[in-house]
Amino acid sequence: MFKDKTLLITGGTGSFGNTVLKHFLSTDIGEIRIFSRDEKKQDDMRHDYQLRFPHLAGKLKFYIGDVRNRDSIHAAMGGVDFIFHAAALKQVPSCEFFPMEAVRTNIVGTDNVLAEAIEAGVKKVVCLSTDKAAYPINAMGISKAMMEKVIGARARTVSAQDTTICCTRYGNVMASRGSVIPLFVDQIRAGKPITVTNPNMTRFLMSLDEAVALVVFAFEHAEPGDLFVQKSPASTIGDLAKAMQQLFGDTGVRIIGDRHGEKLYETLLTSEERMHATDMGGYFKVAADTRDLNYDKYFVEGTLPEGEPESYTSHNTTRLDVPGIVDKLMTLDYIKEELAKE
Ligand SMILES: O=c1ccn([C@@H]2O[C@H](COP(=O)(O)OP(=O)(O)O[C@H]3O[C@H](CO)[C@@H](O)[C@H](O)[C@H]3O)[C@@H](O)[C@H]2O)c(=O)[nH]1
Repeated sequence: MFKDKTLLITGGTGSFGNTVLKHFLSTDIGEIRIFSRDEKKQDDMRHDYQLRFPHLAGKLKFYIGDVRNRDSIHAAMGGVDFIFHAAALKQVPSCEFFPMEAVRTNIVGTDNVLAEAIEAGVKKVVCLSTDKAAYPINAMGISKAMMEKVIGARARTVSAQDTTICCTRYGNVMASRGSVIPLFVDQIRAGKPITVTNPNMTRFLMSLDEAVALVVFAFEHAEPGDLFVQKSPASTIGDLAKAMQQLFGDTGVRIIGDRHGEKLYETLLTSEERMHATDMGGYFKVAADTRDLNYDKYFVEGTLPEGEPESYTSHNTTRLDVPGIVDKLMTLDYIKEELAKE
């Protein structure tokens, strides 16, 4: 499917972008474009790939730009077949303090990417969202929920023959940059107690490889406006902390309490979405609502839902215990590399 094609990854220097490269660079794909703001990260990545994969590095192209700026997206768009749109402000606390920055990058930025993609005739765009967009309570989640609405609205305006636009929703991606697992490793290495917000809090646990598998699944199955979710296990943060200490050493625990804007548990599918979701084995798909704005038709022909299914949350999904979390952690390259340093 990707033979000789050009794939653009926005926010491509992050953990997701690097994992996509691991999966795609050695395939028959034509070109992978990394679009991001930080020239230092791009430069590091360029050198890293030239060193490790000199025969493949020519397939990799770097574009400096910002999704807030349409001109910079336009400059990277020529000849692009597919886009994985991962650029985002994703830290809950920083978005809480600077909500307008989340609006500019996550909402306006996504609309810019989609407008440019449609104009350039890009065939498929897969956008990355988060569980925090379902029943959102924090600025990051609210901006991502609005981003999902922008995706739905844009998908509606363009025919599938021209550009198919869809969305994926993630749980926590284990050991991604800035997340709690690398923080725990650093704290243990420094001989300090690990800081646990609330041991009863639960989070979905996805590996980076699973995150890429979700995007590829969406890519393969998408109809315009679809939302895809991967079924994932979850754990409490208390058990995650215990599993990390089993692997890296026990330096004690300090309970610090919830941070700004945090939820006790996350929701990957709301009850309302689950009502319309298709179970696709390892994934759920929520198809776009294709009704138009003719509400007369809606009221005359509408059907009332029967009952209300439970939301799909990190409290009611499969719960991993400490040995289960250790097993899952041990599948991660990051953990293997860090343990090798011990
Ligand atoms: O010192 C700390 C920091 C965090 N946590 C807890 O660890 C869990 C995970 O925290 P973190 O890795 O910071 O992730 P989240 O705040 O849940 O958000 C992440 O996961 C989202 C998906 O749910 C992504 O969209 C975000 O980009 C990403 O930051 C949460 O329950 C935190 O309360 C601690 O116990 N101690």
